[in-house]
Amino acid sequence: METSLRIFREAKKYWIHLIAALLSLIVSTAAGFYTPWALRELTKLATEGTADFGKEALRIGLFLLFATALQAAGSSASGYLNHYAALHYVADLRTRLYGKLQRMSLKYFHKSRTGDLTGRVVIDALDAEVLLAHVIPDFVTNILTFLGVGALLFTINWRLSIVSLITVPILVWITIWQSNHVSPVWKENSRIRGELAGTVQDNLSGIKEIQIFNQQKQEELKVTELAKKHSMAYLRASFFFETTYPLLSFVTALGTVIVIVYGGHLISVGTVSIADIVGFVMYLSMFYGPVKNFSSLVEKAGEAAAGCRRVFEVIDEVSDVKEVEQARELPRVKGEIQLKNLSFSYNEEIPILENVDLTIKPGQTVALVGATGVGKSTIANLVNRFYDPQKGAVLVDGVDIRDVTLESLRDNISMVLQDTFLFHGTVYENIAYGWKEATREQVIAAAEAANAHSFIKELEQGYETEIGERGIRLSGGQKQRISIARAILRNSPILILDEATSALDTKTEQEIQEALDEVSKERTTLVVAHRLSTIRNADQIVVLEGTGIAETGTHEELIARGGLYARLHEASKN
Ligand SMILES: Nc1ncnc2c1ncn2[C@@H]1O[C@H](COP(=O)(O)OP(=O)(O)OP(=O)(O)O)[C@@H](O)[C@H]1O
Repeated sequence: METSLRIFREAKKYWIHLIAALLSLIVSTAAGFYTPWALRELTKLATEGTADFGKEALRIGLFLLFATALQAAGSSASGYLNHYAALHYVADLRTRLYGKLQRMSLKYFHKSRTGDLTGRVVIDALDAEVLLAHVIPDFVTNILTFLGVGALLFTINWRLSIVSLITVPILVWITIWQSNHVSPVWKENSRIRGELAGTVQDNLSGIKEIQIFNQQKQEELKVTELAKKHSMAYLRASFFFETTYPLLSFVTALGTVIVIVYGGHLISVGTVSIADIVGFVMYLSMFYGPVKNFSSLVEKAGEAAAGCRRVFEVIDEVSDVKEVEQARELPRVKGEIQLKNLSFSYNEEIPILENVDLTIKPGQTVALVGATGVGKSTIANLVNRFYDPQKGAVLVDGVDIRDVTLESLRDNISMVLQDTFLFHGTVYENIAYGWKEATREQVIAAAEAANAHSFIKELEQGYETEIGERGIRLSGGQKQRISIARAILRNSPILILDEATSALDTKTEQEIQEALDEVSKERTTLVVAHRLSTIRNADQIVVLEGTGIAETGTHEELIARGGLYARLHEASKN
């Protein structure tokens, strides 16, 4: 109920369609009430006799024709209008959900499964259509029928009406029992469906690893287990439906039996006419319909609401990296970066950085070095505000980055990651990804600076060559060069290179290093480095150890000091 109300509130843009659909539904349902009435009238004429039976029958027939046409027109109008509202709302919901996902912090994606999230956008969001275009209109029709036909039954014969109500409490009880049991089962069913989607998506992304390590059988077993689990959950939900629906039909039939027996008695004592009994029995099946349908509707509503709740769960999630209310725009910065008494951990147990202080002057190139897992990439991620520190702050040009909009902060930063992701599209589109308005000359110049132009030219269709979902047709080094070109083109005052040249051979690395050195001159550059050879010329080398900074200085200064850097440097020679 709560979910349906929320959907209804959120679908405000389509209220006109929904109200028009409701009116059409009322007309259509009311028009449907006429058929038993017509038969009752006809029986009355036949049993009581009339001077002009043919003429009367024609009048009833024409009326029935009109009512049936109205019923058909109303039903088709309401169906179309409800679907119009529902499908537009689903499109809005998917956009909102996707937009929300885009704003979530990396932490959220680390704890969620991509396949599960994809399932929520693609499959679960569609459940809003089921609720708006099917479940809610069906509820309305049933309530209208129950009340309208109930009133007609009382008009025909109040004694028979009271008798026919005997079975209603039993029907209601069965329905409530069923809905109480079925809702949690549908919830579980949706959860397992998400798990199945997540596993399949994960496996398809890692298909290469599965084949390398010959894990096909094990993975197939996992999927088989989940597929079975999903079928079982579905079966449990169906069980309630399959057992209760025939029971409901039986109790309904029981009501008709009682009316026929009691109605027969009333005819024999002359208190009711044959026409009334005919009309009454016909209306009675219409009257029990909504009570019987109620349980399957509750089931459908439960299933659809569970899907919608999974969508709302994400929409209502509060991102742990969020903008403050009055976030200001960060203009193009000079590029000073400060870490002020900064402490950070991914989880409470293991501190990664503690009370770190570091100042990077505009235009400087600063390299972060240290053992694997010490927190080099973490610093880069904190500057880009993928995470927020638990203590202290990151300042850019003296401004706490939590006080500015994420968009304006990231407009000032370009990042080249070790694990390059290229989007489905052409080489050109991938380079121009961060600056769509760039001219062709600018794109080519960036590619040249990244030492990518020469290999792009050799591709079958040059810059127009399509690259697969993950740039499958390019080598690691080629992908890396495209991502460097992309960052160069962005021309932002801060450049973060997170092991950007790691996928390249020594010769290409040298060539790109020269290009990067050139680009770095005009901007603040933060380099996360593994290979010490690439950062020799950095203005400042920051050596991390444990949860903090062990030493800082230029290459020469640190070698002269004979500390950790000097030892790492010595080790790298061997
Ligand atoms: N999303 C995460 N959740 C939990 N722990 C994480 C997460 N990302 C990194 N870590 C942990 O934080 C620590 C620092 O990781 P980080 O990637 O910053 O190290 P690094 O110095 O860049 O290492 P490398 O040189 O191997 O890339 C590591 O111990 C890592 O296991």
